[in-house]
Formats: sequence, C-alpha cells, structure tokens
Amino acid sequence: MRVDAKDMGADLEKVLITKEEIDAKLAELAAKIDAEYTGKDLLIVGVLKGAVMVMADLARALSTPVTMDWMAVSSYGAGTQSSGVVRILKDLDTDIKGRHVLIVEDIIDSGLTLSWLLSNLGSREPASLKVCTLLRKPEAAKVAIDVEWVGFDIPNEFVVGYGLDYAEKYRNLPFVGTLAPHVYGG
Ligand SMILES: O=P(O)(O)OC[C@H]1O[C@H](OP(=O)(O)OP(=O)(O)O)[C@H](O)[C@@H]1O
Ligand code: HPA
Ligand SMILES: [Mg+2]
Repeated sequence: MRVDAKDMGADLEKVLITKEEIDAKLAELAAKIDAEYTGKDLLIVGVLKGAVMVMADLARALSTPVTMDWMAVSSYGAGTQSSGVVRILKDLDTDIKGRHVLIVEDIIDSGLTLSWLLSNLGSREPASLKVCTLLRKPEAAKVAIDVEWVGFDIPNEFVVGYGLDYAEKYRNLPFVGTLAPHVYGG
C-alpha cells in the first residue's frame, strides 16, 4: 500500500521530494561515487538513525564493493532544533585508520553534527574522509562544511520521512515532506 501525504491526515503539510525523485537522485549520486572510488576499498558509515534509508538504498545503487559500519549520534532529541551537543550513542566497530571512509547522512541542517563527526573521524587517520548527504538546508548552516555529494538543497523547514523523524515518528514514509506547524507547536 502506498502512503501519501493525504494518508498522514493533517500531520503533513506537503510532499517536498517524492520517492521517484529520491530513487533517481541516489542512482545519480551512486554513479559519481563509483567513479571516485574505482579500485579502492570503501567503507561507508551511516549515521543512525536518520541515515538508515539512504544507506540501504545508496549501498544497493553502488557497483563498488563496500563494507558498511554505523555510528549513532544524537543532537536533536525530541525537538526540532539542534541542541548543538553531540552525543555518541554507538561508536564504529571498525578501525578506520588508512581506510577510505564515506559518511552517509540523511540531512545537513545546522551542520553541527557533521562538523563534529568530521573532526572526530578525521582524528582517526583515515586515508580519505568524504560526505554524501541526501538533503541539505543551506539557509540553516551554522558552520561551513565541505560536502562532496548532496542530493537536494531544501528550504529551511522541518522535514520528515525517508529516515527523518519528529519525536521518532514518520521515519518510514517513503518520501520527504514538511510537517504541519501545529504538530510541533508552530
Ligand atoms: O546538521 P544538524 O543540525 O546537526 O542536523 C543533522 C543531524 O540531525 C539528525 O539526527 P538526530 O540528531 O535527530 O538523530 P536521528 O538521526 O536519530 O534522528 C540528522 O539525522 C543528522 O544526523
Ligand atoms: O528537518 C529535519 N527533520 C528531521 N530531523 C532533522 N534533523 C535535523 N534537521 C531535521
Ligand atoms: Mg532526529
């Protein structure tokens, strides 16, 4: 059964990016990533929990053989604003020294999570450390970050779906949508 904005009742305001648009964009990004890592041993690191869907779909769109690891960090808790304080809830299982590492994210909002992750993982001396994110909010950036692969630049609105949550809900929507302000007290 397909879930659409109408099925979500009044919780969703609109669909911002459809499942079809996400699939097409991930195929495009995967081709570029394949070209970059040809002949290299690539470790992709998903940032839990939001990046689960992007990791699963991007990994399957890649032709490059990869190994996968996960890191769990949280800076949002149950709210719609980053606390700025990043907590490691689960560290990597892998030693990344000398490895080619690609961080996979669902969204770069303030950039605080990724900026912290880049310096944390960077200090472990990987051979290379790059980033692929499905979404980015340029107007929300609090720190400038160099990101190799970006799916979509989106407006500065709180979004849910395709891994992204509000208070742990809506992660399983197959599309990215905006949440009606009344849901989070806006
Ligand atoms: O650029 P920023 O402002 O730091 O925001 C981006 C981060 O926030 C979200 O994670 P969250 O902390 O909500 O955890 P979750 O992935 O478990 O939802 C998202 O998945 C990113 O990791
Ligand atoms: O817009 C967002 N939606 C859900 N989670 C998030 N984490 C950072 N930004 C967002
Ligand atoms: Mg979240």
